[in-house]
Amino acid sequence: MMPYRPEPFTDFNNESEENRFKQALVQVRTQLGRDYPLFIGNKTVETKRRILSVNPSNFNQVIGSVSHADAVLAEQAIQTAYSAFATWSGVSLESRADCLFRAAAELRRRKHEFSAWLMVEAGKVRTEADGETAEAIDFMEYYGRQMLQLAQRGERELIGMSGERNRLDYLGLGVGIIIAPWNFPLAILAGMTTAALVAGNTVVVKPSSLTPVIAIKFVELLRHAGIPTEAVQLLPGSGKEIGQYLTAHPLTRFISFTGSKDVGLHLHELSSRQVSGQRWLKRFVGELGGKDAIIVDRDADLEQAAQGIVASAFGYSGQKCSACSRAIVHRDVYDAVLKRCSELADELKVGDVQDFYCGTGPVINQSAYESILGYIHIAKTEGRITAGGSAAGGDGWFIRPTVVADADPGSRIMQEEIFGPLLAFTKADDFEDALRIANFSDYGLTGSVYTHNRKNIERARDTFAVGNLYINRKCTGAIVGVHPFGGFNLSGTDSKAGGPDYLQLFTQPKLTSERL
Ligand SMILES: NC(=O)c1ccc[n+]([C@@H]2O[C@H](COP(=O)([O-])OP(=O)(O)OC[C@H]3O[C@@H](n4cnc5c(N)ncnc54)[C@H](O)[C@@H]3O)[C@@H](O)[C@H]2O)c1
Ligand SMILES: N[C@@H](CCC=O)C(=O)O
Repeated sequence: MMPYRPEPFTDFNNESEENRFKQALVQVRTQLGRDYPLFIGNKTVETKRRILSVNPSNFNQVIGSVSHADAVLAEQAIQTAYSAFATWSGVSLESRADCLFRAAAELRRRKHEFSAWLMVEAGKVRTEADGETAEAIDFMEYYGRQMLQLAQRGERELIGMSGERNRLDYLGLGVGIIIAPWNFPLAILAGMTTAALVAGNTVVVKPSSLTPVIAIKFVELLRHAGIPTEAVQLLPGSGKEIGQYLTAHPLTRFISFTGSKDVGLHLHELSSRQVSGQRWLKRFVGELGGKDAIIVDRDADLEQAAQGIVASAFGYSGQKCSACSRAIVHRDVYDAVLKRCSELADELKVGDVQDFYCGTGPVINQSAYESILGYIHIAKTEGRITAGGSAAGGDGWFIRPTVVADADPGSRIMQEEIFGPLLAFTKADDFEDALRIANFSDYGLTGSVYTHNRKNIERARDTFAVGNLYINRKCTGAIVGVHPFGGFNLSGTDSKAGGPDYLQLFTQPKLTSERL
């Protein structure tokens, strides 16, 4: 087998690639507004209650109408997954890994189609959508290989003892509940789901109600790739209603959650309570929010730093857990970096992502739009707006990339996760002061440092409290297998998705010692 290599991004300067992408987008447009069922075992279920998925670039356009699960269907799904565990966990891990490789190959063939769905349902510009589709392929190629390696490791790493044969097998746990966010509705959902499956677990997947169509497309693809229908159930529905029901269920063995801090903390607590009929400690793997900072030192390459800050702050309109929302700049270069970032933010064209020249798209829905505009209002009292500062008009949830100068490190815009295109600047007296401000946060997901000072790089490596630290580059865009991803503190359990230790979270190692 070829060693794992990350999927290359599409070169849209290549005319035939560009044309293939356009055809896929036209094709996807012809499918908008359809009805979709949910999946429980080999049944597809249509419900009266519907989730309407709407295009954030055009709130008059329905992407799909999706069946809405309730507690009765959630019970059926978990019972189905529980019954299927014995069979699926007994399938050889080579065959399970093969299912992931087949799914990756199919996704590679259909990558433009999936990216087009991401554009219309999640509001991603083409390059962001293409990057996400590549990441979903990567997760499957990587976890498939990781599972094969984990199996070998069980025997290789034990100390030999004469007269005995010892082996360690990494076994699946049981039924996993996969609760996914809307902002990487393909890659994160694919990564969490396939990691659990390849490790021998069966799953109930609850996608975000804002992006259910892409989840349906992905689960269909998994099933075509050979994952048995009973091993993966898909239950779109309310988080409060069915997400909680599934988390609290006695047959649930683990919860793999990616989403906000508040919901994550709640599910963490719920999963730690034993309920009647429960015979194990539930595992909770939770990747939560961020309030990520970029530090610019006095001797940094200022143009490189400004480009990195703006890309990290406004890529996907700041709707990444890794997005830079705090720029902490040495006082000697503060004015220059602030000015350049404000210019770059103003240059970004905001609009419908189906216009390939648009720099950034909408925010996800009305509630996010109102919340972010509320923060912009607060920003006007907590700092000084130097770019953006308002909605951008149109029939989508468009907000202008907004830069706020002179924010206090303890202010709301410097402490709370806004999850939108709002970047706050604060001045640091020196590098130590910058690190102190950066660490003054409940979160600890990503961070960057722009500096040419070796001592300061080492100091940041020792003391910047983040799971993913980047030097002289942006703080978004982790690549599977290259930059294992996960945060410290209230950013989560630091599970390091796309890293060599991730699959162990979904297995239990069993030692067998045989006297010869
Ligand atoms: N650390 C990471 O790797 C990472 C990656 C992506 C997103 N995020 C974070 O996710 C958040 C954005 O995503 P979101 O808005 O979908 O988050 P969210 O917490 O609102 O929702 C996440 C999922 O949980 C479900 N849910 C909501 N309330 C629930 C409840 N009471 N019980 C059970 N399930 C419930 C939702 O339906 C959704 O499927 C941001 O905070 C972002 O930083 C983190
Ligand atoms: N892994 C992604 C962020 C995922 C969260 O939203 C990145 O590295 O930018």
